[in-house]
Amino acid sequence: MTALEIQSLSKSFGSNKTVDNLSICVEHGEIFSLLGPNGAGKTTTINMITGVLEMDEGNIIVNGISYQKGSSAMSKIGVCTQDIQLWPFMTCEEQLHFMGNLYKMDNKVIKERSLHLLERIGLADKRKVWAKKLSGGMQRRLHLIMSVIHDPDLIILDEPEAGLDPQSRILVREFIKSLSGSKTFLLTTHNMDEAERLSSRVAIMDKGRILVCDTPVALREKFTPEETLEFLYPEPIVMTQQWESSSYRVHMDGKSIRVIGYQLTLAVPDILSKVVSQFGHPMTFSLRQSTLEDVFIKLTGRSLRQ
Ligand SMILES: Nc1ncnc2c1ncn2[C@@H]1O[C@H](COP(=O)(O)OP(=O)(O)OP(=O)(O)O)[C@@H](O)[C@H]1O
Repeated sequence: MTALEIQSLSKSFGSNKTVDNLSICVEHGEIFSLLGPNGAGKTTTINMITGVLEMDEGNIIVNGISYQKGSSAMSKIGVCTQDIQLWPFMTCEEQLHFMGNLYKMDNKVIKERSLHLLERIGLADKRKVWAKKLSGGMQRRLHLIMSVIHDPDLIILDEPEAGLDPQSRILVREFIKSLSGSKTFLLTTHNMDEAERLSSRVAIMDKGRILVCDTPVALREKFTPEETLEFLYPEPIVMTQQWESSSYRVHMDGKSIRVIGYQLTLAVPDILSKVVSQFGHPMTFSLRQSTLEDVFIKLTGRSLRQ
């Protein structure tokens, strides 16, 4: 069943077309990611789904109900924004209770659900603690569970892993994964690792448009089936002489050099000696399968971080 369908959605700010004829279809139980660099239009898309921004054109259908210009799908979904919105002098339990009241939930249900969510996100022992006394990662986790207190079917998370410490990142990933199948997730991210590990499908977005949409594996197989040999340097590097080969491509980005081609194992000694003679010894190097970052580079000629 389709949980969310977006048809030909567009939004401009002045002459800047921020979202340009965007269409996606998210099936029930999926973890669907919008992956793109800063400014691609991901947050603007989410803001139109949640009704924070009015669309210029298009149609949004949530669980079969259509929302066009002038209306919003807000009551059907849970939204976790990038900016944390907590009340500093309320405990974790009190914040959840307050949110539950806004959704007109029964007090007993709020209590049970709060305890359950606090446990799932690793905050059970902090339930009587004020938000201002929590670490940044804990505040982000609390902010996440507040967005799902009303048990929505569709959960929209804007950059859910941004600013998280490693422990919080693991807890958030496990939380999302544990709900997939029964709930539908729409995530935004510019982190290809997050998109790759979490998503059932990814739409790669740039300049307001969807470039491609498929499973991470299918995208890699279709666009970058080659291997990547990556060298990392402590300082940014600049290529001084042209370096070409018929069997691989070279892409430089700040402190890294990526050599992309088929069956690179045999060519490693030759490539390594070229790299060392031009740039000195790298800090590390690795030979790996391609990533969604490589797919983005192949499609746009730019890195996700640029
Ligand atoms: N209210 C607004 N008024 C004018 N321009 C805006 C507004 N909101 C967003 N923009 C512009 O639209 C573009 C896309 O912004 P958006 O926040 O949707 O990108 P994003 O993909 O979510 O990137 P990020 O990861 O940085 O949040 C940016 O150039 C931004 O400056």
